[in-house]
Amino acid sequence: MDPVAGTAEHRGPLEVRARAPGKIILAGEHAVVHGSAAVAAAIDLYTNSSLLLRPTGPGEGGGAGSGAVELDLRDSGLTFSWPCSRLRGALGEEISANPGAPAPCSPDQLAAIARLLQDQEIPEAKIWLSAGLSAFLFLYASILGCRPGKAVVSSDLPMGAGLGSSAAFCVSMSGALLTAAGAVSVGARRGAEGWEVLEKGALELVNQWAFQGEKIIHGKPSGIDNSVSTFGKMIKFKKGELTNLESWNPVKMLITDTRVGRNTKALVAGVSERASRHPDAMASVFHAVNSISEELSSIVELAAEDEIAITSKEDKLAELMEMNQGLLQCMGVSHSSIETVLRTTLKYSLVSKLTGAGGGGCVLTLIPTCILFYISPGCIFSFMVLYKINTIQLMCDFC
Ligand SMILES: Nc1ncnc2c1ncn2[C@@H]1O[C@H](COP(=O)(O)OP(=O)(O)O)[C@@H](O)[C@H]1O
Ligand SMILES: C[C@@](O)(CCOP(=O)(O)O)CC(=O)O
Ligand SMILES: [Mg+2]
Repeated sequence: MDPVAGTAEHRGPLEVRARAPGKIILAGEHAVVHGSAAVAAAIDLYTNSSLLLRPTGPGEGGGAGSGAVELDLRDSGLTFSWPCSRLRGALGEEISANPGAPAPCSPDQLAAIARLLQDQEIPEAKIWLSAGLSAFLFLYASILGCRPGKAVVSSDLPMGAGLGSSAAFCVSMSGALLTAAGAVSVGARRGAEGWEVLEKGALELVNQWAFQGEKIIHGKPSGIDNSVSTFGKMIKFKKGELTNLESWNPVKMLITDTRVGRNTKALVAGVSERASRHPDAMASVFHAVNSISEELSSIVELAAEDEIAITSKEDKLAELMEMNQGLLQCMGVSHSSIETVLRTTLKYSLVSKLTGAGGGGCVLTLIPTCILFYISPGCIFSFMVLYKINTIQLMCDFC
């Protein structure tokens, strides 16, 4: 079966599933928003978006004006539904489907989307989902228009913890929507477990749409999260430019989730405000982070062949991570829960730094290869070996 050929013309039900990975940032978060280099790697935790499109043909009961756009957020246990006629009324003038031309969400479009969210009962305790819902409605209407369909989302990633759940959500959803719209086709490359991998041009389009979604959630994203979620691997990212990094030796990272919730948009805005209050000092901080990311990216690529070389490489990585953490403290994005993890791991001579936006969320600890490491089942730590290649992947079924 060619899973994509004919999707635009297809008149029966169509199901597309896409999954996109989260990420860790080894160096350069926040500074990357201000033009410094950063280093990130995709991890083996995914967000899955599945999309079921109802028939659109005349006589099949699913014209563009009837039915609804539904969203089922499995992890939150919440479902949302917008009648297509309501979407058309609210967005018809504002958004028309143009999957091949990614464009930002305008203030008028965002206001129309906010009115659509008012129709829904979002529990106060989960109000932070509004940003994700807005990104969903924008991507759906911009890529597929106001036609009926049902999206189901589930994720391995904790939300708002620094592992890029917002980007994985936007990437997997853009991939599913673009495939359903017939705007991208999967390549000949087969990924793991039967998943199909998109061609380079298709990945570029997914990435551009996901970036537009990330803007709704992050405010001012650098683009590193959606890029690493789309293209996978380990990357250096600077001012929108992406360089693949080849890691010859496995780099082992422990990820500790402090379980302190926070919001990337607010933290990114806080750093920008500090930068406008102290432009010279913060420019020096961003410059220092840039040097750290550049050095870290070249060390990652060194092929260490014996134990001495591996230890020396790991010592340098640890020192750079420690320096980066100090500069993140200067930016005002550390947190007492993060400091507790730093102190705790330091007792075992292990170096840690926050990853992602900080303010809580996850902390990375470099685990030297000489250390035997055991994590008991059910504990709050995850352990990653960074040499897996995870990218957005797709599956399509014609029912
Ligand atoms: N699976 C999901 N379903 C709905 N919204 C999501 C999902 N994953 C992420 N989001 C949105 O992204 C926000 C978290 O993004 P952010 O603050 O950038 O943290 P991070 O990207 O580190 O997880 C959530 O509050 C929500 O609005
Ligand atoms: C702080 C930042 O550098 C990374 C944010 O990552 P996350 O949303 O916390 O997973 C922001 C960005 O680059 O867009
Ligand atoms: Mg995010």
